[in-house]
Parts: sequence; structure tokens; C-alpha cells
Amino acid sequence: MIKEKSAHRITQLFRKKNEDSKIMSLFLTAGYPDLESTVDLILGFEQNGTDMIELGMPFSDPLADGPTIQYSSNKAIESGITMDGIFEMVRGVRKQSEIPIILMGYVNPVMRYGVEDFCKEASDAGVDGLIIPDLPVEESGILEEKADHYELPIIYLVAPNTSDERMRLIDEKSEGFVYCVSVTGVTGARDGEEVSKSVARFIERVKQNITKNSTMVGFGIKSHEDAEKIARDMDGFIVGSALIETIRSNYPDEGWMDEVFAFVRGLKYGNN
Ligand SMILES: O=P(O)(O)OC[C@@H](O)[C@@H](O)c1c[nH]c2ccccc12
Repeated sequence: MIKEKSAHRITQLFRKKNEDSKIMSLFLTAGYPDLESTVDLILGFEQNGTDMIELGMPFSDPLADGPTIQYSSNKAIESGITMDGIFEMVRGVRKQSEIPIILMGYVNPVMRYGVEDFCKEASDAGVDGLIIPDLPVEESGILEEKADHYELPIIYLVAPNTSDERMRLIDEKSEGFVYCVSVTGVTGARDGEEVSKSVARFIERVKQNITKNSTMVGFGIKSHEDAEKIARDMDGFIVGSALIETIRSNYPDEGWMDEVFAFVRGLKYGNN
């Protein structure tokens, strides 16, 4: 059940969305490229057109992550990121911004931290929702009760291999939006042409079965043009790997953040 406090940033976002622009959510690994930059990056993303943040909790065994996100996770782990460090980052953002922040991570570190403590800390810090890709909706009971208590909606994923019936179950269980994974497989920038073809049938099924929640599409989007094609019938889109690649190829050169923000503006508005 969504309650007033934490879920309201997500609900508000979709409520105030206007017809002709898409919600843009960016995925960033917490602590990448270094511990100091995460807060400034998030604030800069917001100033450059980003509507929502998915903050990745680095994990050594990330089964759905492609090579780019694995690379950023490893770097963040090397730089000494901790769960408490991530909550601290969220607090840092919350001092200056109301941008919706979703924590994305695997179930193992959450269990290790303690489900209740994790939900409490996340909620206190100002997190608005959770994405746990290796937690199937059928087994979400362990987390759901605590997440619910601390007013943290769990956002579930659907993919092309998700049946119609399961899509409907996920729609029923979700609050806010459903994450539509455009292709089966791991994260990572792909050929846009290829994605938009195979995705058409999937989007059709999403439209038929996900009726209660807003829809965000992710996996393989690397440009404004990709987003326009793939997210045409969705409320918004998510970019991860292409953003991390842009950070990777500019950091730590002088002015690297400005290059990254220019890329972010291009994603949202196009380059002309
Ligand atoms: O990297 P891409 O292809 O732009 O896709 C976003 C994705 O990386 C991000 O949302 C994400 C990171 N780790 C995940 C694990 C499962 C699902 C999604 C994710």
C-alpha cells in the first residue's frame, strides 16, 4: 500500500508529467566514479533534465548486470562504498533536492544488512522506492512487509519472457510504476535498431496488461533517438550503461562532470 510520505515523490512525478515529454530516469552506481562525486552528479543530473534517479547498490555478484555496470560496481566497491555510505549520500541529496530516488540492488546485501534495518534506514534517509531484480514477486513476502511498514514501494520488473498473467500480477502488486525491461538478458547499451524491433510486441503486451501503474522502459537505450523510439508508448525511460560509459570515458579529466551533464541534456532533449 502506498502511503503519503515516501511514495509521494514518485506519485507526484507521474501525476505532474505532461503529455508530450517522457520521464527520464538515470541509473548511477553509488560511489562511482568516486565516493565524493555521487551527490554532485545526482544534483547536476536533476539540473540537466533528469526526473528520477536509480541509485545502484554495488554488489560483487550482480547476475542481471552487463559488463559496464559490473565495472562501475567493482570500482565503487574498491573505493570503499558501504550501505551506510549510500544512505549518507541519499541524505546529502535530500538536503538540496526532492528528486525521486530509487535504490536498486540485490537481495543478498539487503538480507545481510537486515531487512528491517535496511528499510528503516532507507526510508529515514529519503529513499522513495526499491528495485530488487533478483527478488521474484512470488517471494517478495520477506521484504514486502517491512518495506510497506516503512512506506517504501517495491518496483517490479517485467520482461519479454514475462507471461500476460504474471504481468497482471505484477501490476496488481506494484505501486507507482512498473519497470519494463526491453530485452531478455543483461543490462547494457545495444544497437537501438535491434531493440526497437523486438520490443514492439512486448510493448503491446505491456499496454494490455499493465493498466494500473505507469510504465518505464529500460535496457539498451543510449541516445535521445533510442528513447523516442522505444519509449513512445511508455511514460518514460531509464538509461544506465550509456551514462556510466560517458563517465568512464571522461573521468577524471578536467571538466569531466560538464561533459557528463552535456550528455544527460542530450539524452533528454536531443542534440539540436
Ligand atoms: O544499462 P542499461 O542497458 O541502460 O539499462 C538500465 C539498467 O542498467 C539499470 O536500470 C539496472 C542496473 N542494474 C540492473 C539490474 C536489473 C535491472 C535493471 C538494472
